[in-house]
Amino acid sequence: MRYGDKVAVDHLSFQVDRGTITAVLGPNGAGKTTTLETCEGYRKPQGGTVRVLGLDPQRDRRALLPRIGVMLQSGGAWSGVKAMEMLDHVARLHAHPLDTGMLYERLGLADCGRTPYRRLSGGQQQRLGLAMALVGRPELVFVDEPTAGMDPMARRTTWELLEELRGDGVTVVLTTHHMDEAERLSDLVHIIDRGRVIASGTPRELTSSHKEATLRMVVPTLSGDARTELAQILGDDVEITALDEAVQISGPADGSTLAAVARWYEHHEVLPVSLTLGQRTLEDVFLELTGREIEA
Ligand SMILES: Nc1ncnc2c1ncn2[C@@H]1O[C@H](COP(=O)(O)OP(=O)(O)OP(=O)(O)O)[C@@H](O)[C@H]1O
Repeated sequence: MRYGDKVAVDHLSFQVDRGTITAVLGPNGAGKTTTLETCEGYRKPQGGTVRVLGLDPQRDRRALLPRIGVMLQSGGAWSGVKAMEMLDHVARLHAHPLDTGMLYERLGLADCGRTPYRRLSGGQQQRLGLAMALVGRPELVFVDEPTAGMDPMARRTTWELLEELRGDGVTVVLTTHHMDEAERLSDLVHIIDRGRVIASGTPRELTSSHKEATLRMVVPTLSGDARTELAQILGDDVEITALDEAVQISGPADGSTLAAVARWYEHHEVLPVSLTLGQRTLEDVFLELTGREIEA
């Protein structure tokens, strides 16, 4: 997919299994929305092949539309329409819609049904967009940045709803640049950058495929001796960063490193302010693959 000279989606290829949640994860401008819009039939690809539920989104649009749900990144409703009118309208376009009252309750929209769309908060507009995508009982739902602008409670409700859909056999394809969302929700993650898939796998595969766990600890002070000894324990990949009134140390660690660090604490009479041992996050994976941070 190109926009003029700009290549937005470049030999990007992936497949989605039914009844799963797939996250297309990438930074701003990576090509996520363009990819989804191509699958939804809103954009005609200049090359390559797209099949959705076995259908061509361009040629078989009439057959495909009743079977998919689409939540756009923004908009999708008239500015003056009341939230409830909009959802009722979309429900009437479908043969067997869900109960709109139930969707309102679930998505916390019951109090703003009479509010014009343009006066809804960003998070409320998102929730209405999600309700519009789901009301037709789709087999497959595309959700573009589903929780952007939502407060933490609405985010959790949305996640639960998407998980329930998967439980009912619905296929979910979502885009996000939130690592926690991709890690928490998806069966499979495709990390995309500059229009290409740069890594694919389950969140666990992606975060555990390379190195061992990372140890992060914060100590109040670090003398020269203690620093040298610690660098020997943690090896070349150790990172030592001065914080305001403390020092943060992080590096790869396995069981024996952890034991050596504990002995180091005892020997230097250091009491850590914090000590965590964890797998890499998807953020770390993206940084390793591209040298850039994903939120940038
Ligand atoms: N209508 C358009 N005309 C020209 N360029 C566009 C258009 N839509 C997108 N682009 C460009 O194509 C690239 C991919 O954009 P796209 O919206 O697909 O990315 P994205 O990963 O969804 O980003 P975001 O997370 O910001 O939504 C970007 O460089 C963007 O500037």
